[in-house]
Parts: sequence; C-alpha cells; structure tokens
Amino acid sequence: MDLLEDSEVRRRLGERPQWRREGDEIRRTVTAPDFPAAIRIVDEIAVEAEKLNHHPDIDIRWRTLHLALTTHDAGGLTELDFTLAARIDEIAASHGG
Ligand SMILES: C[C@H](O)[C@H](O)[C@H]1CNC2=NC(N)=NC(=O)C2=N1
Repeated sequence: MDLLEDSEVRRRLGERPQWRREGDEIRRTVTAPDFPAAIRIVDEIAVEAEKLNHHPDIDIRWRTLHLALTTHDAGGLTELDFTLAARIDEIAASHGG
C-alpha cells in the first residue's frame, strides 16, 4: 500500500470534516450518550477493522472515544486509513455521534 501524497490527504480530509491530520495520523473523537454506548461503538469499529485487517488506536475516556489512524506497515497515511475512517464515520453517525 503506497503512502498518500499530502495533496491527496488534504483532498480526502475535505470529505471527512470530523478528521484532523496530526503528522502521520488522522484523528477524530466520537462522543457517545454513555459509557456502555461508547463500548458498543468500539465493538462495531473492531468488527470493521478486522474485516480490513487495519486497526485504529482507540483511547476510551468515559463516553469520549479518541481515534487515531495510520498505516504502520507503510509508515504513514494510505488509502486504508481513509477507508476505515469512512466506516467509523458511518458507525458514529448511526449512534448519533
Ligand atoms: C502484518 C500487519 O500487522 C497486518 O497486516 C496489519 C494489522 N493491522 C494494521 N493496522 C494498522 N493501522 N496498520 C498496519 O500496518 C496494520 N497491519
């Protein structure tokens, strides 16, 4: 999987306003109504991550999830990061996040 050019990253971030670039990662937060709901969201993300064999870093703080995506094997951002970001956005939206 090839690293995305900076211009490509910027273009894709334009489609994903919840995400910010932080160096070699893109990050967003998801806020759930309560802690059990946050864990259910993590569980749904885990299923999608496993399907893609691409896994986010997840920092769980009560009902706020801090998510970070990067492609470790490539040492930066690739198409896989944005594919999973899109699925995370769908999951978050389905929980009102
Ligand atoms: C062998 C390698 O660990 C696997 O192909 C997957 C597992 N999940 C992964 N997740 C992420 N974020 N980056 C990877 O490079 C990655 N590699």
